[in-house]
Amino acid sequence: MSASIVLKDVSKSFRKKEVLHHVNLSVEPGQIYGLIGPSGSGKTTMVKIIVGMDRPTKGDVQVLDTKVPNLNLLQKIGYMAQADALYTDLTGEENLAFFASLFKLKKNVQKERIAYAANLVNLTSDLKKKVQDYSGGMKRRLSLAVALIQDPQVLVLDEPTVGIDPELRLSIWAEIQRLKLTGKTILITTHVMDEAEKCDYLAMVRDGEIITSGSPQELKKQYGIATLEEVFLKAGGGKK
Ligand SMILES: Nc1ncnc2c1ncn2[C@@H]1O[C@H](COP(=O)(O)OP(=O)(O)OP(=O)(O)O)[C@@H](O)[C@H]1O
Repeated sequence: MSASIVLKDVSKSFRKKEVLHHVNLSVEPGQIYGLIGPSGSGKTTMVKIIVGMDRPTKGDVQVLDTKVPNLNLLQKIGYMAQADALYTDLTGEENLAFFASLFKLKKNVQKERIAYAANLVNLTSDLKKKVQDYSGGMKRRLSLAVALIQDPQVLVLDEPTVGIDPELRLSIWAEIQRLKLTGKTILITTHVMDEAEKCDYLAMVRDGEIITSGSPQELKKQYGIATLEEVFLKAGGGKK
């Protein structure tokens, strides 16, 4: 089977400044692929290029064998951005129904998906509240539910667990792992090393480049050290 997400020699400049340099990556179906790296290293820029919100200056991007951007791909990619894109004067349920309607889901399917997504992020009992009365963590959880609403084949999650308490974080990870087993492809960015451990494959990003990649076990073995944090420091070679 061919890879779900492929970046070939992707570079990106904002004005004259290049922030991504010749990035190559390939994410297989059924894989949890983690992008890990410090703030400002280029993770969000990569993610936006993958979901078609931004264009590379150079290089090629394909998702599900289709060149990005492509309107049909929107149905197949669930994207959770870092900033919540929610309607705050609507309730949680109305937000979910709105996004479900964009995907033209049948009414009964829509209801099922809203119930599933709300339950997954533990918002069932808050669905009737307006989003303006949600806490920061509740908004993040609703954004994750929105990303899942159309049952997409590919999930792209930009720091999905920031502001989410440890218990719910674990249950969200359990669901990510379950989704993987159903063949979904999941690309996730994180700063959190214990989340990185749960990925099948990791790309460590620094200054717009992938400085090393492999499974968490491979990386630790390759660098002869016990923690991913140390791998990251060693792979970065002291670069700032
Ligand atoms: N629209 C933009 N215009 C100009 N520069 C930008 C723009 N978006 C991102 N950048 C720059 O590109 C670089 C990479 O930023 P990016 O947001 O991709 O990093 P990140 O790894 O996702 O960081 P964080 O973990 O803080 O979200 C940074 O130097 C940032 O200032």
